Amino acid sequence: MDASFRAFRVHQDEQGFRALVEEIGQQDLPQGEVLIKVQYSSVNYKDGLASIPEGKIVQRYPFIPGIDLAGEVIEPGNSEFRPGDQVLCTGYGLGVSHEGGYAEYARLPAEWLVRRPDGLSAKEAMAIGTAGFTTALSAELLLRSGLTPEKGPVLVTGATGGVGSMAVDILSKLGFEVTASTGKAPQEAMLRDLGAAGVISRAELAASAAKGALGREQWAAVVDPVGGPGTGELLKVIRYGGAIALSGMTGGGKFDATVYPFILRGIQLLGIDSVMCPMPLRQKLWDQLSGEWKPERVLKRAISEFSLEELPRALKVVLAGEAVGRQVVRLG
Ligand SMILES: CCC(=O)SCCNC(=O)CCNC(=O)[C@H](O)C(C)(C)COP(=O)(O)OP(=O)(O)OC[C@H]1O[C@@H](n2cnc3c(N)ncnc32)[C@H](O)[C@@H]1OP(=O)(O)O
Ligand SMILES: NC(=O)c1ccc[n+]([C@@H]2O[C@H](COP(=O)([O-])OP(=O)(O)OC[C@H]3O[C@@H](n4cnc5c(N)ncnc54)[C@H](O)[C@@H]3O)[C@@H](O)[C@H]2O)c1
Repeated sequence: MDASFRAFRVHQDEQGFRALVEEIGQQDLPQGEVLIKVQYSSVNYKDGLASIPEGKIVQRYPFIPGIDLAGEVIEPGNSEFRPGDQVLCTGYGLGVSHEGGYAEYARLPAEWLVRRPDGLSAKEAMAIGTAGFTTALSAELLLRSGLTPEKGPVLVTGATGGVGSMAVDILSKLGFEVTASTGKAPQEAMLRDLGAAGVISRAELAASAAKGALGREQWAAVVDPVGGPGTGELLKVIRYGGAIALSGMTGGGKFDATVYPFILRGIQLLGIDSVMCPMPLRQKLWDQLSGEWKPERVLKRAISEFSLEELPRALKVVLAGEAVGRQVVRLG
């Protein structure tokens, strides 16, 4: 291992808050069994929050954000891994309470590591990252809830974002008729390329909100990484027995709801948490993402690559809600 290496770190001290690329050493990495040479990381909305003082993500400073990483095992400690094994990690404490993926090396608990499937390169794994994994978890829980293509159309909110773009790709690939909701009109053609059968503007969706406690039954299911007041409106227009997979908060943290869609239409509100998803399901979903569910169209058309030095620009874009597709960070 190199004596010193590059990392993007955030500081909060008497000089105030700052985020910068700097040279650090092994002593700056936390305890953990497995030393990894990081090849790629990615940019998620949560990483954007970690890069600003009011984000409420980082629990101590100085700190290396980055909730995703893919790399090679250098020192496996007493774990079952071997030097040279290709691994990835998303969630757990990574980039929140444990130094994350925005550095050339990371040291992690062995039980957080997923073996990177052969069908995914390190770059593809990070292009999928927490966002794509969250989409896969949303799809898995919707399928378990009884959703089939025959039940009707599926709405994806925040469709140009990381979770949303993967949802358009994967669900259309699985045979669903997908309608993509977006605030970015110029991206309509891109969304159709990813597999959307229809595109509805964010404004049109908001304007069509039901006046009372229930509206016309429209969607068999919704993949909702936006959250906020719109989620409360969508509950009113889910078809009988349908479900909404709620994963995000870009549109806000609060919504109003009544009991009626639940007790009169038997709908389900599925909470999606990628962070603490149990390892057996995690490995199964990653294996699916490398095969049958691989989001080939997003991987071909909607990936931007950044160096560590360019990372602050990518974090600003994701925080401004302007990101399209997925942003990967190249290390090493
Ligand atoms: C990749 C996954 C994602 O992108 S998920 C998006 C993650 N976003 C956030 O965590 C948003 C940042 N956090 C916040 O704005 C606030 O902490 C929220 C969640 C609104 C809670 O605020 P507030 O009610 O003021 O309470 P608090 O911050 O003191 O926390 C209360 C208890 O909740 C816990 N908590 C906090 N954040 C998380 C989280 N992300 N996951 C799980 N638990 C969380 C806190 O630890 C605290 O619990 P405790 O009292 O320490 O036991
Ligand atoms: N629950 C989980 O485990 C989990 C995992 C990953 C992401 N998330 C959450 O999902 C959300 C999306 O994450 P991402 O990485 O895909 O982010 P992203 O920035 O790539 O995508 C967000 C999308 O939402 C859109 N958007 C922004 N503000 C909006 C608003 N007010 N109304 C409607 N749409 C709006 C953006 O245009 C963008 O298309 C975030 O809130 C993130 O915290 C949760």
